Amino acid sequence: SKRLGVCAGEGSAWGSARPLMKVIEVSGHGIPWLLGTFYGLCQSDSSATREVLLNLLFALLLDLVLVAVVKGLVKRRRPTHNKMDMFVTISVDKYSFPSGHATRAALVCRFILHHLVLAVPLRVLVVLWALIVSISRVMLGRHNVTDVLFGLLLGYALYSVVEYCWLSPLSAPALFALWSH
Ligand SMILES: CC(C)=CCC/C(C)=C/CC/C(C)=C/COP(=O)(O)O
Repeated sequence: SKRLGVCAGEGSAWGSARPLMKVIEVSGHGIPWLLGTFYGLCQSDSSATREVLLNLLFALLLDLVLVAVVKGLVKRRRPTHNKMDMFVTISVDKYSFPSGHATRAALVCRFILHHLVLAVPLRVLVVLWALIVSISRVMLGRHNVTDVLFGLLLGYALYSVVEYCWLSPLSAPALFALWSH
């Protein structure tokens, strides 16, 4: 993992690519996804869109909690070559197992592919984005390879849980009443 951390610092082998890697990092961060989903929810005027966005919000929150619990239990420190200059973190983010970005990337990727009708090139782009976000975690020196692989597995599995617990106006009428206008 240390050898793959080619963007871990400005002086690293691919240090000039570090700013780009950090943009990719923000694209997989929890805050833009949570705020974007919440904004979409407030703006949506169709009940079908609201149902999908409410479930995405639920999935993102579940993911944050699950990753925080696992990080807190495993307590694996981030690689020593990581510079702790990440965009907004919470206390457990000093730990690295599993990668929250990889978990979210896999979860969101499955969610989008399942619930959005997209042309094939866009579907490919979504998968590529999830892979690039995951690979960039190791390149930035934020994670070991195993943190990212487990994160991807966890996010993939978490999507199945979200599908199983799918919130609908029938199963959670009070929640949907909050958002109907
Ligand atoms: C509602 C609430 C508590 C939002 C917090 C959003 C937040 C600060 C998420 C942390 C995202 C983050 C930095 C994850 C760490 O990702 P790794 O891939 O480095 O594990």
